[in-house]
Amino acid sequence: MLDAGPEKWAESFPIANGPRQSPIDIVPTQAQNDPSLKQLKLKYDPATAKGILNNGHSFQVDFTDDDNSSTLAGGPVTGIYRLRQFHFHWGSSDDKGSEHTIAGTKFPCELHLVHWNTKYPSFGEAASKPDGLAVVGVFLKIGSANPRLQKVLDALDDIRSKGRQTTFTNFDPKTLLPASLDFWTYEGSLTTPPLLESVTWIVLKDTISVSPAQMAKFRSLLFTSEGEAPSCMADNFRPPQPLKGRKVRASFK
Ligand SMILES: CCCSc1c(F)c(F)c(S(=O)(=O)NC)c(F)c1F
Ligand SMILES: [Zn+2]
Repeated sequence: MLDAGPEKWAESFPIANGPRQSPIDIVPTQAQNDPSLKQLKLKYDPATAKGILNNGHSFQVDFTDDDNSSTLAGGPVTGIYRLRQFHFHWGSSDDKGSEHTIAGTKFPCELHLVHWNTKYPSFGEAASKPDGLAVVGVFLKIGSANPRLQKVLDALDDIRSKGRQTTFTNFDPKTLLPASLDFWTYEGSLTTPPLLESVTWIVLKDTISVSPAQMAKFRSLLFTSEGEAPSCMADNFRPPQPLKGRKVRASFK
C-alpha cells in the first residue's frame, strides 16, 4: 500500500506544520557567514558499514553505531554525533529530486548522512530531542558518471523490492563527499514522517556528480513489495517548507 504524500502528512503528523520543518529553499544571498562555525570533522571507518535496505521510501546503508568509529563533530554542533545511516532522495526525471533547493534550483538527487548525538543513549532517544540528530546533505548534479557511487548502485539489484536487504560492508561514505566541506546550516526536521524537529542540518555547498544512467539505476528500485503491482521508486522528496523566521548560516564567505 503506497503511503500518503506530503500534502496528507499533517493529518497524522500535525508537526508537519511546525516551526522548524525541513527541507527549505536555501537563498545564499540571505545566508549569514558565521565565523564562529568550526570546520566540519567527519571520521568514518569503512568497517562500520553493515547492510543496505529498501525501506519502501528510499534505500539506506546502515552502519554499526555501538562505538565512536564513525562520527561527526565540529561544524555547528557541540559534542560527538555517530553515523547511523545514509540514504538518498531523487526524482522521476533529472529536473527534480532534491529536498533542499538553492534559490529555487532543484537537483536530481540529494544524499543524507544521518548522525545522532552521543549525549543520548541511543538513536531512538536522540531522534526526539531538539539537538538529537545532525544530517549532512549533499546535492548530486548531472554530469559524468561518478565511480564512487557504483558500489552502492550495483547493490540495488539485490534490494529491488520494499523490505529487501543485503550485507554491505567495507564502504567509506567519505568517498561520496565533495572536495570542499563548506556548508550552510539551520535547525530543522526529518523530512519524512514522523517529521521530528530534531535535526541540525548541514547542507554542503559543493555537489558531487551523477550520470543520467546512474540516475536511472536509482529509479529501478520499487516502492512496492514482491508480489504487489510494481511502482518505480522516485519523487521520494518533500518540497521546501516555510522558513518561519529561521536563520541560515554559512561556514564560508
Ligand atoms: C526515524 C528515522 C529513521 S532514520 C532517518 C531516515 F530513515 C530518514 F529518511 C530521514 S529523512 O528525514 O528522510 N532525511 C533527513 C532521517 F532524517 C532519518 F533520521
Ligand atoms: Zn533524507
